[in-house]
Amino acid sequence: MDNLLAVRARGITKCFADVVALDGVDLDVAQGQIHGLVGPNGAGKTTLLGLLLGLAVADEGRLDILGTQVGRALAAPDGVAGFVDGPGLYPSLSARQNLAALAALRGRDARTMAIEDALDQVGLTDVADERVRGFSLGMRQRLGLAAALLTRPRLLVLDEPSNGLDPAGKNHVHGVLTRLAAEGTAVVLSSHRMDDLTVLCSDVTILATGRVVFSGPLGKLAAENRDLDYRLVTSDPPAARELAAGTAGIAVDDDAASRQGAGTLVIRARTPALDELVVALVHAGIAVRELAPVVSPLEAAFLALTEQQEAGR
Ligand SMILES: Nc1ncnc2c1ncn2[C@@H]1O[C@H](COP(=O)(O)OP(=O)(O)OP(=O)(O)O)[C@@H](O)[C@H]1O
Repeated sequence: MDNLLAVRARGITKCFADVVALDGVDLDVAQGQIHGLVGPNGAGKTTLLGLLLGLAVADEGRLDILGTQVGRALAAPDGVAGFVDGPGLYPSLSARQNLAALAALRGRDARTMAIEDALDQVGLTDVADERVRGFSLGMRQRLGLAAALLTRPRLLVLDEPSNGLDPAGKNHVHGVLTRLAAEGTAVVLSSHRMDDLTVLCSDVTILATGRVVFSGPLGKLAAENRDLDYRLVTSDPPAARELAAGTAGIAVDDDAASRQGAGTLVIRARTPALDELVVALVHAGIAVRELAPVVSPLEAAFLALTEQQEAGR
């Protein structure tokens, strides 16, 4: 239902001189959803995020944010927070002072509790009194997220939030986004990291040359996807190879297997044939120790769909 949508975009087009950055883009993001935006360099991700943040307006199409149609004026819609191209921060101020200054700029008192909580959520409490000038990219990203948290957004828009994050920083950011979504905030983020998107997002939109080539639940992407390559490790590789080669709908790729190391098979299959093989292996007394896609379903679909789009340009 549309009234539950944090973002509803229809036919959005945005050009920069003769470059068509977005070409008839539709996008639905439900409240409480973490929605990933992926696409090759120059696909239009940042341009789309900029429109959601009110940093630019579309040339054509209709954009509704949190139930309100976006007009022609450049302004961040109410309830929306986030950043593209890195957060705007004051380098000569500390992290804590940055948050206090941003809160004051927005006409809010620097509520100490909220600032301390935001710093804690992104894991910057220990460096809160250090100047931002000395912060790494990952620390700046986390401080930008803390600044967004202060506004209690109902739609959070982030461009490449995983950039520069170490594993601990990534855990903090993932934790914050997951909590926000559980509380009903919609999150739209772009990333080139398929593993992050697979863990974080329920839905993804794949853009290629300004057009949507897929939009929907991640599970649908996997199901819609054609054959996938899987790594298969068993207790008896020669017997498993023979069984796999004899199963309808399964192709054994010995060249790819030789790159995976001794004892590993690489097979290409769809889910039903794979299920059949696993049952047959177990019946034959062969233990399945590992069975996983060589690349994630998201990455496989990304490559296939964006290559198709680029080829058809
Ligand atoms: N301000 C601008 N002026 C001119 N061209 C622009 C501008 N902003 C974006 N473009 C162009 O629009 C297209 C889409 O760019 P955009 O930055 O949205 O892509 P992206 O998917 O975010 O790419 P990346 O993954 O490299 O960040 C590109 O061809 C880009 O060169």
